[in-house]
Amino acid sequence: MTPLSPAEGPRWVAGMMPLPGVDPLAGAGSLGVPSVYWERPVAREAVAGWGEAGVLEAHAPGELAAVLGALGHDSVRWLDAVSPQLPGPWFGGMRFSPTQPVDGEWRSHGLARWTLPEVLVWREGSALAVAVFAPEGPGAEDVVRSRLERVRASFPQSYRHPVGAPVALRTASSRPDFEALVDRAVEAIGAGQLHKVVLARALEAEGPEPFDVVDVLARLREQNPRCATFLFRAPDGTGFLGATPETLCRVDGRRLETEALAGSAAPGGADALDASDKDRREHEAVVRYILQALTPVAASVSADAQPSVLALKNVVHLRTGIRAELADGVDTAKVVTALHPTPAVGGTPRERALSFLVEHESLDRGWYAGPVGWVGPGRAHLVVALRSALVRGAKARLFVGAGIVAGSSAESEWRETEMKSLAMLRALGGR
Ligand SMILES: C=C(O[C@@H]1C=C(C(=O)O)C=C[C@H]1O)C(=O)O
Repeated sequence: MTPLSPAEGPRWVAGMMPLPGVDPLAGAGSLGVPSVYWERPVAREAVAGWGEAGVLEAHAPGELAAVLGALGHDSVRWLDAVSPQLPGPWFGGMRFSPTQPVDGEWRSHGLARWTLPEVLVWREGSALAVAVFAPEGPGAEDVVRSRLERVRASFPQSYRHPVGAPVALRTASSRPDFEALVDRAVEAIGAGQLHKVVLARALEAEGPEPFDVVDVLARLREQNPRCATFLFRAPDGTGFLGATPETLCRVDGRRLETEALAGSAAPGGADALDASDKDRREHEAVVRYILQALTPVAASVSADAQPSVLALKNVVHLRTGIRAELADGVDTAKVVTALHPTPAVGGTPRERALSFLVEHESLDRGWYAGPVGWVGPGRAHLVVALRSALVRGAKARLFVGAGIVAGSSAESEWRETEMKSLAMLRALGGR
């Protein structure tokens, strides 16, 4: 881990200015594929970052909390008044499990990887703003000023729409393996070893030519306005991207928002979902866990009295909003340590469910279902990286999962994961 502490003083210099335009993704036209991207259309938040002025990585599980904590320090000297709407400025994420062996495909994303982009463009009111970051040192201010001017002079006005007809994707995933895994979990639950476990599978997809990551992002945000669309590219160009409906934590000073999202049905199945005993149990396990996990870190916690139905394009979920006032001295790192992994992606009892996954899932989840998003001084928004894929060239590995409780059937859990994969397959251009 690169040290980053308030005692060292600012490590980067930054400037910002307004930018004509409406869409940060349009910057791909002049600056290339962004290294990070984040958009929540319903909240009118959109931000794209290019280059890496700083990188913070964890190389051992014991460093994870310290890395997250360091991102909250004020390490930037601003030449201009900093916008309160600035997202980040650190963007990245971490693995679902820091201790499981890393599959080759995931190596370049690391255990946890956070970047401070060189150029950050975000939506500010009805226009855009740009910030440039440079390491502190002789000439740094000039570098910041001249780069700001260059970005402003070349930033495209136009909104980029994905082009091209849908293509045939070749896909592969083993249904018998997944169904056998579900049966094994139902057995373990029946034997009293577990209450709930969330099982995931990978789906390999291959296109006729390399995926255009900017097009994929444009489709994801268009199809999923209620979700957070994200991209985190590793130095070798491998992109982890998706559009997730689930927030792990949004922190603003001492205010925390989180949610329980568990229990799923096909679109149109909202009433049945609301009345389904199995889904209610699955959902309540998550609510109970979050309320308990927050007790040591919060001065007060409140939750919606009843779950509501969150309708997405290809799937509907039960959702309970949860809010808390954080206790003194509690930062984003402590919140993440308390919450992740929630039983929406792990299970209950937590340790037994996680051991079940290590023993039986036969999958490196990598950053799938891990916390990803942005962190800055006193503020953060981390989502649970669901409905996502690791994309490299013409190949994509998609990840989808489903919660198993007593009464789950292998066939319907398979169908649920198929539904959950649709958004990403369409975004990849599949027909
Ligand atoms: C595990 C996933 O989704 C999670 C599992 C859900 C469920 O089992 O009902 C619902 C929402 C998510 O918390 C996924 O999308 O891969």
